[in-house]
Amino acid sequence: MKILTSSAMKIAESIAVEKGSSYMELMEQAGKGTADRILGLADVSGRQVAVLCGKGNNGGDGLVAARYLAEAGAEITVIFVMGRELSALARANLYELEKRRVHFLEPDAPLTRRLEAIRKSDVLIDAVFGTGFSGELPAACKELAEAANNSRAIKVALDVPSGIDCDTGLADKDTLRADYTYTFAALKPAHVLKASLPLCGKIELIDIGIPAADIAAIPDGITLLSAETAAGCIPKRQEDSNKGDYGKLLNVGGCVHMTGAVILSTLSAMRCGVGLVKVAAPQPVLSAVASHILECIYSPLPVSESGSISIDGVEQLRTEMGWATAGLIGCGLSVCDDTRLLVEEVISSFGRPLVIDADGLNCVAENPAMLRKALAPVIITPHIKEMSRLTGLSVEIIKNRRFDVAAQFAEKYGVTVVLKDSNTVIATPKRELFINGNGNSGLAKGGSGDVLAGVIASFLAQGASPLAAAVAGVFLHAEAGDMAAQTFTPYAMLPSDVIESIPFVLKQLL
Ligand SMILES: NC(=O)C1=CN([C@@H]2O[C@H](COP(=O)(O)OP(=O)(O)OC[C@H]3O[C@@H](n4cnc5c(N)ncnc54)[C@H](O)[C@@H]3O)[C@@H](O)[C@H]2O)[C@@H](O)CC1
Ligand SMILES: Nc1ncnc2c1ncn2[C@@H]1O[C@H](COP(=O)(O)OP(=O)(O)O)[C@@H](O)[C@H]1O
Ligand SMILES: [K+]
Repeated sequence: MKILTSSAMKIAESIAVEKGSSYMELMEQAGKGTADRILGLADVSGRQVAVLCGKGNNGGDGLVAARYLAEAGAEITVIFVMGRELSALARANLYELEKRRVHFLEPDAPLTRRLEAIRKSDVLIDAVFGTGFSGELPAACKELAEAANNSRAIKVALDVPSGIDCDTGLADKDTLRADYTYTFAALKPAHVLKASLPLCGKIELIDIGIPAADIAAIPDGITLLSAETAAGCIPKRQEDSNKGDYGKLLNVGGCVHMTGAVILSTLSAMRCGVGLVKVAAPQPVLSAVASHILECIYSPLPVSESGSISIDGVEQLRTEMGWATAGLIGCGLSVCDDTRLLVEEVISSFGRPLVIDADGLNCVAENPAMLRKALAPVIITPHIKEMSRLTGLSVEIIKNRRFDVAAQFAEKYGVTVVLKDSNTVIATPKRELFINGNGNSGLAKGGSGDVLAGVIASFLAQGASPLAAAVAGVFLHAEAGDMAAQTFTPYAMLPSDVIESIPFVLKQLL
C-alpha cells in the first residue's frame, strides 16, 4: 500500500484534476464518504452533530459532510474555530450549507456557547486542520480541544486529527483525539507513525475517485511493508540443493567487552536460511561464540591492546573476504583506530554485498564518503542516533524528516539505508521509500539491532537484492518481535526471544 505525504497528495490531486475530476468534486467525495461512514456508525436523525470547522479545505470537507448529515435529519452546529474567512472551496460549500437549517456559531460567539455545543453533541467532526497543518495548535483551537477530548460524542477526525503534522507524526499535546479517522485517497505517514497512531482511533480510507493505480504511480509515494511483500522478498529454496547454494556469510565483529552482539547476529542469520556463517572475531570472543552456537565456523583474529580486532589481522580478513558471498561488519566491533582502518579496508576491497551495522557505522561516521569506495552493494542499518553521527544532523531533524534524510543519504552515497526506529524506513539510491508499521517497544533493547543485521545479511548472502533483503529483514524482524511480545510481553522479551520467534514467523510468511 502506498502512503502519501502532504506534497505527494497534492500531486495525486492535480493528476486527478488533469484527468477530468475537479477540486470541488474531490471535496464532495471526501465529505460524502465521511457522511456515509458516520451514517453507518449511528442513526443521526434528530441527534446533535457538531462540526469543528477550520479555514482550509479540511473545513470544506466537514461542511460537505454536514450537508449530507443534515439531509439525513441530524441537528448540525458548525463551530468556526479559526474564523469565517474560508478557502474558496470551503466557502462554496458553506454557501450550500447556509441554504439548510443549520446552526452556525460565529468566531465571536461566547466560548461557553461553543463549549456547550461540543458538550451536548452526539457526533463531533474534527475538520479544523488536515494535511496543511504544521507546528502548534493555535489558542483558538486549544480552548476547544479539552472539551472535545472529554466529550461523550463519537469523535471523527477528517484526514488527520487536528494538531498532528501528517508528514512527521508530530502531535501538539492538545491534539483532538479521534475515535475514527477518515482519510482520503491514501494513508498519510501520520497514520502509520507510532507517535501519532494512538491519537487516530480506527483509521479508515475513503475513496474520493483517485484510482489506486494513479496513487501507486506517484514517484514520491512511500510503500508500507506488508507480509505479502516481505514473503515475496525471501530467497527461495530448492530440494535439490546443498549448503553451497545458500550463501556464505562473513560476520566481522566483536571485542572482548562486547561478545553477545556477534552471537545474536550469527544466530539470527542462521535462522534465516544462510548456508554457512563464519565469525571473524578476536579469539576471546570466539570462545563465547563457541559456547552458544554449534553450527558456525570461525576465523580467529588478533586482538588489539584495547580488546578489539587488531589491524594486524587485515591480511587474514582479506582471505576470508574471498570466501564469502556476503558480509556483515560492525556488531560489537568497538570504535578505535584499528577498527576504523579495518572497516575502510572491508568497504573498499570486499567485492560482495555488505551490511554495515552499529560500530561499523560509527567507524564510518567521520568520513562517510568512504562508502563510495564500495565495490558491491552496501546496506547500512543505523538507528536515529547513528544516522545523526553519519549526517551531522540532529536527532530531532532526522525524526521529523526521516524520509528525506534516508533518501538523500542513500542517493548521495549509493547505499541502501535501513533507518531504524519505532517505524523503520528503508531508502534505496533510486529514492524508493518503504516504511514499517509492525514491531513494538519490546524491541527497544540492546541487541535487537544485532538480530536485524543478521537477518538482513542472511538474505543478502542467499542472493537477495539489497532492497529485497532489507524489506524481508525489517518486516520479519519486527513481526518476530511482535510474536515474542505476545508470549513474553514487551517488558520481558529479549532479543534472543526474537530469534526464537523467527522460525514461527517464517512458517506464517512462506
Ligand atoms: N488533497 C486532496 O486531494 C484533497 C484534500 N482535501 C482536504 O483538504 C485538506 C488540506 O487542505 P488545506 O491545504 O487547505 O489545509 P488544511 O485545511 O489542513 O488547513 C490549512 C490552513 O491551516 C493553516 N495552518 C497550518 N498550520 C497552522 C498552525 N499551526 N496554526 C494556525 N494555522 C495553521 C494554513 O496556513 C492553512 O491556512 C486535506 O487534509 C483534506 O481534508 C479534500 O477536500 C479532498 C481532496
Ligand atoms: N518502539 C519500537 N517499536 C518497534 N521497533 C522498535 C522499537 N524500538 C526499537 N525497535 C527496533 O529494534 C531495533 C533496535 O536496534 P538498535 O537500536 O540498533 O539496537 P542495538 O544496537 O542495541 O542492537 C531496530 O530494528 C528498531 O527498529
Ligand atoms: K482534521
